[in-house]
Amino acid sequence: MYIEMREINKTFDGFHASENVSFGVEKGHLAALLGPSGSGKTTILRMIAGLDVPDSGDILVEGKRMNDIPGSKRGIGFVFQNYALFRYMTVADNIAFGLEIQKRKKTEIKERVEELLELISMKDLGKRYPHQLSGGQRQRVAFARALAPDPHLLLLDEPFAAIDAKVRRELRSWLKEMIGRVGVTSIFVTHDQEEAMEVADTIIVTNQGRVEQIGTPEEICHHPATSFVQDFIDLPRYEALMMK
Ligand SMILES: Nc1ncnc2c1ncn2[C@@H]1O[C@H](COP(=O)(O)OP(=O)(O)OP(=O)(O)O)[C@@H](O)[C@H]1O
Repeated sequence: MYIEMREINKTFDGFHASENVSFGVEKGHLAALLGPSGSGKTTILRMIAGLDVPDSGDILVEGKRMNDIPGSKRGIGFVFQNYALFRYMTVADNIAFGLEIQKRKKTEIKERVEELLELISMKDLGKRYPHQLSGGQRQRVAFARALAPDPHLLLLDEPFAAIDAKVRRELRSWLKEMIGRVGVTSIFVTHDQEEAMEVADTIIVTNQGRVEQIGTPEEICHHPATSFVQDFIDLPRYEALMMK
């Protein structure tokens, strides 16, 4: 496993937001944290990112304990729904942001930005500002910005939530392809089972702070481990999706 959560507990004023959460994600895989609102998905992501600290349990990356390592030193990239682009910066400057912080050489930054603009098929749009882009383009820039410093792990919190249905579908398959191409281990949060089924290699189903089941989309749909998963997953919807 590339990243492992072992027996993680987290409470907020006595409320269990994570209860004995354990799961692992293999290197290069794309995992989805899927569950209803309030089931603890974002809390898990925030602990991996170092934005919240677990009360107990271990966060391991390649076997090394990460709990006490500051978030900024964990080599993690983020694409958060509400983590908007910097409005007064061009697309190219947004992508360069993480590299500037790392004080990389100007020529190196320029090359990396061009490479990423190419990767997200926005080669000629580097000089535009965020308000001159579509929602889908903005999320592609957010993705490039997160990838710029070569993170070991990419975390995405409801990355498609603010985007309309048609573009969301396109962006999903685009994201899956990109992540496969770059090979970065990724975890994304969603409450939309179709999104999880379509994109993820592994799905971690959460409910009331606990992990209900971990498995491939196929396993989750055809062999639900608990009555919660059985009720939560809409099997006909999954089957229709697989027929497409
Ligand atoms: N900083 C906090 N202080 C108090 N309670 C919190 C805090 N952060 C999260 N919680 C609570 O922990 C529970 C899990 O929240 P979390 O955001 O992880 O759920 P989620 O599954 O991501 O939900 P959503 O899909 O609505 O974003 C919720 O009941 C929430 O109110």
